[in-house]
Amino acid sequence: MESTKRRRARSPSPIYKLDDADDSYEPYIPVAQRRQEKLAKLSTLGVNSEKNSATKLQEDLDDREDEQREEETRRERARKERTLLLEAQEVHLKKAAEDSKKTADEKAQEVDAEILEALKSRRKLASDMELAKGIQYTEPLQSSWRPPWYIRERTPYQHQKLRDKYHILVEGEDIPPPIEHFADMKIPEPILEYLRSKRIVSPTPIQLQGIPVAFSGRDIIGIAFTGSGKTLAFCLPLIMMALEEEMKLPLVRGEGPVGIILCPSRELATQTYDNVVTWCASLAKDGKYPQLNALLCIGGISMNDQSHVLNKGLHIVIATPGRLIDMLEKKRFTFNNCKYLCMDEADRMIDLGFEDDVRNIMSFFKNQRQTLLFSATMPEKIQDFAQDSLIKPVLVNVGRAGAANLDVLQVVEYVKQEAKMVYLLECLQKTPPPVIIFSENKNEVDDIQEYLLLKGVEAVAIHGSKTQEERQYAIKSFKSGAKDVMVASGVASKGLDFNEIQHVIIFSMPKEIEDYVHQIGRTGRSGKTGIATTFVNMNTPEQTLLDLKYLLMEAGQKVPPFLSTIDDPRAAQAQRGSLTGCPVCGGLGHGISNCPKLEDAQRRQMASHRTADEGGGY
Ligand SMILES: Nc1ncnc2c1ncn2[C@@H]1O[C@H](COP(=O)(O)OP(=O)(O)OP(=O)(O)O)[C@@H](O)[C@H]1O
Repeated sequence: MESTKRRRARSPSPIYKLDDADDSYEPYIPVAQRRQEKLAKLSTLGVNSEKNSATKLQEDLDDREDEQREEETRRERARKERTLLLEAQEVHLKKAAEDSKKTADEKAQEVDAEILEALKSRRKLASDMELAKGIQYTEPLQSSWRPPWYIRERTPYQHQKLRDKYHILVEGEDIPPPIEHFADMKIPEPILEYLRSKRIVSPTPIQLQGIPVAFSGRDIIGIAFTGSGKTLAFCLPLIMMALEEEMKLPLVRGEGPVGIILCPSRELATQTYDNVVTWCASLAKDGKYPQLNALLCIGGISMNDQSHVLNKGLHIVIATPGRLIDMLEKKRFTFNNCKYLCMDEADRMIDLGFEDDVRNIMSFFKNQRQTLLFSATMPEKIQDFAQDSLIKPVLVNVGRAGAANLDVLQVVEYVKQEAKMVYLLECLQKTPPPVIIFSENKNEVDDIQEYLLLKGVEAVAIHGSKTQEERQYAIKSFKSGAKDVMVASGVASKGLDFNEIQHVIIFSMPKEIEDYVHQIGRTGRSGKTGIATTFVNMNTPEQTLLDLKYLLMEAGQKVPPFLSTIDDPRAAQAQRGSLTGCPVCGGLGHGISNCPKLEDAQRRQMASHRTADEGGGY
């Protein structure tokens, strides 16, 4: 009798094919099929359906043997499946164990890196025309300026030693040397004389490295504390460039500007314009150098008042984006010969919805330009974006971008919402005037001013809903000392340089820590010290409080107990000393995944999409 095994091996199977490489393979034939085959065989041999008992017994044994084999095969398969399942479970458990070994920080860092990667898809900061035509400049703009020979002869080590002395960090190729004295920068004597008269005798760290970089024609990202003299660092190179042009071939009506300075607010543009006009006037004072003409181009003022400037060759324009675009579109002047573009508070300019305006402005340039970006706060995301958009840029960084000015004594106090107004009066006694009070809310700014006026305090108020005249009046009377206190919204927080502010009171803590850094930076300027008192309470978001806590720690300031005791997911990272600022806002108390600024930006973006979808927007 043939064994079942051999019978099976010979049986042709319609389903399985023997694999040549595996002789031991036995195709499986179901019992029912085999029984059918056996019956068919018997019938061909003439055996009728009435089988004899011996044959039947043998068949039963065969069937039982088959069933047993089938059962074994089933068990084997189940065993294999179980093994695979166990293996999968093991892999899963191993991964979970590895994950659990990762600290919360490491997991958060992974999430942050993913979000940052997604954000990197931003378009370059170049004009649409340049992007469309694929124009890509590869070499910096040529400049005729050279450092004096005795500085050029110094070794890279000597340059670095000087940078280290002033805590200047630099990045980039062929970085021009730092220069410790204004006189060695080849600045015309009348300007130096004027600076000396204002007690500006030696350059601050950002000037010491930033001016040589800018004089060399290089694109620059300049980051330094509030009140550290960035304005001079980016205005002087433009004045020198304009002077060179004018001395080569004087500009006539309809020609120019040589360069522009863009500012995020009208007040800041006005202040920068005033500085430029003063420096240009000092240059031309004794007739040795020509007069350079500057134009203030901001909303809310009549440009006709400056028609005398437009009727001459125009050297320098200081502008806010909206009015500048308007003037360019009306062809009141062109950028045909413009080769210098500076953005003050650049991170804010790129960040706060000005990005498209900036691109638009860039599209008016006809030739290569030198681009300069300056700010006290410049989160990593903006730095990366800017680095990609400039030509061989040099990054000059004095202190961590977004760090508070160390000359400001920061006091943070817990004040209940309803007690703020009364406590404000008490707070005003801390120092003599002038004092600035910041609030995030325009109505609150008005309320505070009204309250102070009732209490006999000479206060002015400034916010975005005031008319241009009201804004100018507030700034002028506060600057001149006629008013002791200025109550302001964010408008006045960036870049404005008032004389020796004694005390900044932050009545409502801004959500974004960068705004706080700019606000407290209105005091403690140009080497003087000042106080900043900030009111916080249960309405202040926890992330903001954590940002504040780390900013205080970084600046070596006292951290009040209510800040120390907040639940802090970044405590371990901070203890290891590996805490880095959020790439979006620079805050040290949170990562990108819970960044309030990113949340706000996304909310704004969604709102604008909604408006566009609904056919609105204008
Ligand atoms: N080298 C210097 N020595 C002394 N004072 C200086 C020097 N350079 C500038 N200053 C003065 O320091 C003050 C602050 O300068 P500036 O407004 O340029 O600061 P900033 O860095 O732009 O600040 P912010 O980030 O707040 O805009 C000004 O009053 C300016 O005249």
